[in-house]
Amino acid sequence: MSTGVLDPARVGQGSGDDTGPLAVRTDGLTKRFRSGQVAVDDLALRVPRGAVYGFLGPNGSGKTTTIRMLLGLVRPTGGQAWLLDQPMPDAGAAVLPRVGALVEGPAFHPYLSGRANLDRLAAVDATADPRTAARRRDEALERVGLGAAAEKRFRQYSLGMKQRLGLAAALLQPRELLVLDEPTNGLDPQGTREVRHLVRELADAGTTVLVSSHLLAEIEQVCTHVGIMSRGHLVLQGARSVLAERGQARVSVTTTTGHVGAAARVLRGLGLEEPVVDGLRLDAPVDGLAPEDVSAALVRADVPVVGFEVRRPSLEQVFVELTGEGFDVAR
Ligand SMILES: Nc1ncnc2c1ncn2[C@@H]1O[C@H](COP(=O)(O)OP(=O)(O)OP(=O)(O)O)[C@@H](O)[C@H]1O
Repeated sequence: MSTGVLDPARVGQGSGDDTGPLAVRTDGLTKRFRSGQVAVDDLALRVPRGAVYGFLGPNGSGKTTTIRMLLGLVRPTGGQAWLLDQPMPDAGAAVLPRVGALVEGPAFHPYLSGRANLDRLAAVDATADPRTAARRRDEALERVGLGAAAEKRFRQYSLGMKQRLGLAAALLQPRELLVLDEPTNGLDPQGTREVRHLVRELADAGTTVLVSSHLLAEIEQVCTHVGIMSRGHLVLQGARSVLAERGQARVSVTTTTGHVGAAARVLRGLGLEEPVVDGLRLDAPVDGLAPEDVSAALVRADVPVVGFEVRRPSLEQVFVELTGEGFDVAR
């Protein structure tokens, strides 16, 4: 069915760099709220089929608004979104049954048990016979670790248990795409590990997963791709390795008295940024050079090297640098 340039699943962002089919694509997706606030600005998401896409960003950076637009829960004020090649929200009725979603929990009934709540949701979907639906419901409850608490009333569930029930609801049917907004919210470390495990399992079975989080460390290990939001903008997107590549390594050289000037000349001669000098130690970004080329150049210039260290920023440091956020929320 690909006719070339207009196939939204295949066209890259003008550069032709997206080759495979996409599960989620947006072009220029924008949401300006009535208050005038632009929560999402000109977003070009590219979620390849089969990916686990970590949608990362601090609180208030626009992840939930984006996800709500993807699912047709909020109308964009600009741009376009496609889910599984179908335009949203126009094709919602056809495509949403193929998409499982966890967005601020579906409306659960407080006086019904977890199991009875899932029955209500399955009845709305009504795509499976009752026996299959009951089996899927119990499997979903087991998968999220609620098997033992299935008969407990929803109002007695802890926040983590509520979140797990939301996940179970997203798993009631086999899905091609799962969109999970902060699925680890309210979960303890063990619950967070279980969610990661579940995401990995679903991905192994071929489901594309888009999972948002404000904590890189929570989902970084399971992602094949990342998209990083900051103040409504997508500041970085691509295979997970782009994050590591973005962090610039620095080299730190310690020499002996009388050789600091010569060491600095060698580093400058290699085209490195002006080194920061602290006593006998010089520090500079390695800028694409192999660290061994730096040490070899120092040796060739007869600079005595008593310390040589290459430091790469952690992914967390890169993330914080990209989003420019500390602990505070964006707005
Ligand atoms: N209905 C609304 N009306 C006005 N502003 C809104 C509305 N919903 C969200 N916003 C604002 O849009 C911005 C983005 O919010 P959003 O919930 O999309 O961020 P987020 O990245 O999902 O954050 P969090 O992790 O805290 O949920 C925030 O500044 C928020 O206050």
